[in-house]
Amino acid sequence: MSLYEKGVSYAAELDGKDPLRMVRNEFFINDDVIYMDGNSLGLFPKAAEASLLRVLEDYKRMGIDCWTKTEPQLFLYQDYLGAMMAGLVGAAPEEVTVMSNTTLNLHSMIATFYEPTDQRYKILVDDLTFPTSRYAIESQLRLKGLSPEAGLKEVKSLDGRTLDEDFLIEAMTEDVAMAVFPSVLYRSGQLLDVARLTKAAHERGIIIGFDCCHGVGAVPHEFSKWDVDFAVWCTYKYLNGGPGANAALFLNKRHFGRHPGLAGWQGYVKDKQFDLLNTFEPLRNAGGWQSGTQNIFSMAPLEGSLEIFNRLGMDQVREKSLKLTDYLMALIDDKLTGYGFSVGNPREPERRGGHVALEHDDAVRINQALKDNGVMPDFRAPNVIRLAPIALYTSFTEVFRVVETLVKIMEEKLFENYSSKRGTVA
Ligand SMILES: Cc1ncc(COP(=O)(O)O)c(C=O)c1O
Ligand SMILES: Nc1ccccc1C(=O)C[C@H](N)C(=O)O
Repeated sequence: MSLYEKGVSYAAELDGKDPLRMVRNEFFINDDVIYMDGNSLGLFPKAAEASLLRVLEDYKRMGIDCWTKTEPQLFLYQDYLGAMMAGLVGAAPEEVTVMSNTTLNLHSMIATFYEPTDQRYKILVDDLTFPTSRYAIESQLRLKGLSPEAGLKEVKSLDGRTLDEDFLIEAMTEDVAMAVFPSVLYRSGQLLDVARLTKAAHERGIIIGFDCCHGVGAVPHEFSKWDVDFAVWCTYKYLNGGPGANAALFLNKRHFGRHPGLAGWQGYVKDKQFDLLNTFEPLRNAGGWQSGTQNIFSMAPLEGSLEIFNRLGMDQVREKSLKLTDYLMALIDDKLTGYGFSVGNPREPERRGGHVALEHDDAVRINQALKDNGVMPDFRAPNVIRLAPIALYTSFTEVFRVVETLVKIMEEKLFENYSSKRGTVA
């Protein structure tokens, strides 16, 4: 009997054996929708609502005293939350801070580390990275008087899906000052060998940083062990901080003595900050890279959300995530290839992140049909439906139902009722 033929009862058996099955109850879940888009915007934990409301209540009661008389103090909240997140990314508590958004944090890192000389002035990127990195890098090059043509070095993917670490390393030539790569690619879900890339970059005198938006909360990272110079990531995807939740920054402690490239008064040594001197004295930790007053209500949900991650540990989360995506890929192989679908992400556990990249020539229309048939995926051009079963709240039964829905859409040709033009937010 094929896996698909084993049906929903087999999926229910897998759910029965799942040690994380009860964690789903800790989330706000609409039972009419199978949510497969937690890699774009995660669902909200009840504990995240509670921490947000607690902070709001504190402010309502205390006014300005909320900065210093709450527990934890809101004045230091960004670094408190950074420390809470450190275990998820294998960093020391003082190496992580929560601030602004991923794109701005990348700007801050480039402004800190990019010191072009006549010999070394290129920034190395790949052509599959989420394009905001590219926009940030190009604008930073311009600020230094370089055109993107002169300052950007791009490694092209050979298959349009994945990157070959050998080619990325080959491109680390003597004119490269800095390299920025993703840990997990947003479209194909490929997980890069961050440790290997970092070692190769350092052997060649190159500063290297990673955009880990699609990795953190799905895959364990070991920033200290791998010795990456910096990393940035958002907290609204797998970390479930809510829409627009503040992003995070990892800065290797080797660099604490450096001058922050985008300095501001919130990065000041805390007990002297209110001396309000004209000379800047940054904190010697990631918090030194803070700029202005942080968006407290946009980070408060993270406190509750991170409690869940810290209770479970990333290894357990990753183990379940791999089982969910294994099951999904096996069902696709079993039942969907005959309808023209294929799996676009790498298969090996050490080379894939938290989502499955389901490819089809009619992906836009099938994606629309899924949304109207109780499944929430997303579409990424040209032909990818991203399906992200989330370890904390997706069941194996839901994964089975997604494949069953795809079968129905193809059998009944339901996708033919839709236009092949994608929506504004795909
Ligand atoms: C890999 C990656 N980097 C950066 C971003 C953008 O982050 P932000 O909007 O926080 O700047 C996203 C998604 O929005 C992303 O997937
Ligand atoms: N911030 C958003 C706001 C609106 C819609 C999507 C996003 C995403 O984050 C997309 C995500 N970065 C992606 O991997 O495609």
